[in-house]
Amino acid sequence: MNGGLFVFSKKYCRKYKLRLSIGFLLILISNILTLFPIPYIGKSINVISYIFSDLSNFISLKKDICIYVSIILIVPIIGGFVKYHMRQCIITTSRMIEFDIKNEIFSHYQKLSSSFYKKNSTGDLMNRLTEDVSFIRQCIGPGFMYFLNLIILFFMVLMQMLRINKVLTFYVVLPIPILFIFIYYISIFIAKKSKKVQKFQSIICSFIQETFSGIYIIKLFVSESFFQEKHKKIISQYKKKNIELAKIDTILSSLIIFFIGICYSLILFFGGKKYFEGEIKEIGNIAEFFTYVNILFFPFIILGWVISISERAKVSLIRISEFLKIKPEILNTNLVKTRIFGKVEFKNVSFFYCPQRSLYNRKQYVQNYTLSKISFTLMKGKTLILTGETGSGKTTIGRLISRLYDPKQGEILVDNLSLKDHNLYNFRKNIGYVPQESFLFSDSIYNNIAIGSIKKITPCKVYNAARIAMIENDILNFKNRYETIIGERGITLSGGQKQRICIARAIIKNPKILIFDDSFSAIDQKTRREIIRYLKKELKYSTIIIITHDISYISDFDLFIVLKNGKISKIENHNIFS
Ligand SMILES: Nc1ncnc2c1ncn2[C@@H]1O[C@H](COP(=O)(O)OP(=O)(O)OP(=O)(O)O)[C@@H](O)[C@H]1O
Repeated sequence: MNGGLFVFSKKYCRKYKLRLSIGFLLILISNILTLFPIPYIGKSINVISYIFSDLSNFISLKKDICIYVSIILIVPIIGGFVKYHMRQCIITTSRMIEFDIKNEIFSHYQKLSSSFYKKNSTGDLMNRLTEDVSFIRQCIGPGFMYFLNLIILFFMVLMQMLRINKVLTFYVVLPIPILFIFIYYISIFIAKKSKKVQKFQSIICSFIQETFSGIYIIKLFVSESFFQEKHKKIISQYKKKNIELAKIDTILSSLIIFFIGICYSLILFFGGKKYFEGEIKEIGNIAEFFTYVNILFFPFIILGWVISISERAKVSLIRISEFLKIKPEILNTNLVKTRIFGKVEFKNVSFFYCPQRSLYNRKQYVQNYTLSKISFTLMKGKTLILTGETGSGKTTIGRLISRLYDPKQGEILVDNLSLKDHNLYNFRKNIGYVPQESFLFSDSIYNNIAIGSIKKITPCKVYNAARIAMIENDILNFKNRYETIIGERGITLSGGQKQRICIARAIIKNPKILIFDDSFSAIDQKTRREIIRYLKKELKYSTIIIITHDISYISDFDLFIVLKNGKISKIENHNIFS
């Protein structure tokens, strides 16, 4: 068992200390019950040997043999019952700890910034949350239980063996330190191999997730065989790494069996010698020795698994900690919630995404500014049209206003207060964002519209938002109306329907700042005009930012900005102070 894992699991174990303490007490009781009948096996053999040597003793020894046999039969039944509860207690607790760890990681993932998700694949995130947590659970649950069981059992067995014959005990336990040295070196190999296997699991997860998200493209471009080949290649590498790991696991188990075999031979040789020399008086003692080593057989075999799982858990812990250590880039520094009115001001704002490797020198990183010295003021309740050629930085401005990223230079002010000084969660609650790519969850239409505020929002508000976004008629035409499930195993919506549900989702909160990032591209011209007209009427106090390539459907706006290569190439103010 490793120290890092112990430190990591301490806070979780503390929460379930009562359950774990009961579990450990049950380990102790179950081991006492396991060892209790063994002296009676020895005694029974001795009695049988007396009977064979002198049949006249049969009647007097019959009672003894009945008592011994009853103990040998009944105590293991009670022991089995205790073992069942011991496993229940510890393994169920490990499931509870797994639940807590998963929740903590999930909550941490949600706090991390957008750049984190650009750097790490979804498959890798999933793998760390599922497989890696599962290895940690197996280690701190069954792994620790078997390990502790072996230690307690070993010392109890040692005491019993010493009671019978000290010299024979010394010979029998002699191979065990050598076995531990072997185990130590093999576990180093297991750790190395485990790391490779777990890395491959993440790669496979990412590959599968990406492949099936893009299944339409694969089908349209008839690329099935290409992806099949790619899958085969990754899987065969994974198989190779797994077989290498399995080989080491097998070597470890075989080694343990071999050492137990040596223990048997030592009992036979030295025990037999001592019996014939008269040092060990009764043959039953030799039988007892065999039974003790036999009892250690299964825990020692399991030790191989414990070491393997502990090494895997060590790797998993490193992988999980790597992510848990990452601090969110966007921090909430203000706990006070202020009322948002919606005035947005950019003061010399410059921004770049993560620095990229230079094309000429791979070791060098270059910072290409996505936005450079952007300045404008958009008064509360006014409308901004943001246009410009592809890649000019329009979406980036939307992301900066929503505080998905912070500017590298300059400042963004909302209601004359730096955006960084606003309460992050309160501010985001006042933002309605319709992204370029409509993203809907595999849930009902109702929940997709009311997302994030399901408890606070009344059905009336959901229906009203759907009406303003002009999706109401489409929804009412579905068989299950607002309860229609979207996506997996549910209905698949058209691009325009998805965009309008996303619009309904953004306006339901009655946000003070509304950002539409190319959100009308799949909607016909007439409907676009209607939605904008409704929006202006229903959300007349909200600041609206429309990012678009096509301005033909918007006639009424206050500020017009054209971007080119991350700079403002044209800006027009229409009655901004009115
Ligand atoms: N997450 C990101 N990481 C790194 N670079 C990015 C990221 N998002 C956008 N970029 C880069 O920033 C630049 C501006 O992108 P942005 O999406 O803001 O442009 P846009 O004007 O909205 O484009 P379009 O009209 O095509 O939507 C582009 O060169 C793009 O490659």
